[in-house]
Amino acid sequence: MGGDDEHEPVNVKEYEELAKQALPKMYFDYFAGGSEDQHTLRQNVEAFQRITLRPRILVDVSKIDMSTSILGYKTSAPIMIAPTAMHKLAHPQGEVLTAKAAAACNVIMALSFMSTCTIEEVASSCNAVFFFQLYIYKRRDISALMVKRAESNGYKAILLTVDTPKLGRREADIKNKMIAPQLKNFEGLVSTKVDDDEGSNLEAFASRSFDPSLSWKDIAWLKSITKLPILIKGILTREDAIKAVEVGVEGIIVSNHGARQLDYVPATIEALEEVHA
Ligand SMILES: Cc1cc2nc3c(=O)[nH]c(=O)nc-3n(C[C@H](O)[C@H](O)[C@H](O)COP(=O)(O)O)c2cc1C
Ligand SMILES: CCCCC(=O)C(=O)O
Repeated sequence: MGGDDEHEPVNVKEYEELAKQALPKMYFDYFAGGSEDQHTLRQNVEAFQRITLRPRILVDVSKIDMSTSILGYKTSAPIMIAPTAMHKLAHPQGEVLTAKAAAACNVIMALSFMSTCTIEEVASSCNAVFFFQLYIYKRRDISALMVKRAESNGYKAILLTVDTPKLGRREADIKNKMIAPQLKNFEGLVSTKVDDDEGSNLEAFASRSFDPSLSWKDIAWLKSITKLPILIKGILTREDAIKAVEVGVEGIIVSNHGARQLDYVPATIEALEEVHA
């Protein structure tokens, strides 16, 4: 922004505009985009616009306390930083900087399995409470090793993401030939770099590595390798919420993955109404 327009951003939309100016198109599109027709991406916003507030008046609001706890860990507000991949594509300090922001605001941060800073770097960067998001690779030993590393570095829970048997078809990434950088967590274990001239390299990496056979029976396997509480991330129906209770996990995260996976699923806030009913 220049000239008379120069001001600090005051809302998320304005930050997004600045990010668009600052980032290479390939990375901005990766962060901002949804899958296929981006129908659900629009719905995620529009569904909130249908919900209005019913304010009650003449209530003493001189002291406001929004704090609560998640799995027994205190948070200043019922807000958690969702796991998002590859923060160094947006800022050189990557997830370590996000972690410091979480600590400053006293909220919990979930670190993505696909982070650009390592599990250890993030854990030692500050005193925030961390959860660890898990993807299951065909090479189960690698996923199991990441769980161990999270556990021994003081992460408090595992978020198992279940909506990504394959990566959503993200048309911007296909056009931009989105590159998957080498991720430090996996150095010496698996190459996250794909040298392919066709389409999204990230999608090619995911289809080579992610295990599409993951199913309910594997929850028992995950439980057998960790003592940490498990949250299943990516539930969109009442039926699956009930199943999650039946297999005995500590919690669920109702989510459509920011509309980046299956398109034409309900907005997350609508799915929440179904699951909670
Ligand atoms: C750029 C980006 C990267 C993401 N990477 C991951 C990831 O690595 N693992 C994951 O489980 N979810 C990932 N997500 C999904 C988010 O965790 C979250 O589900 C999404 O932003 C929508 O928020 P909601 O689930 O609260 O509706 C990513 C989302 C975005 C926008
Ligand atoms: C293969 C990277 C997956 C990261 C992710 O979950 C996302 O971009 O939504």
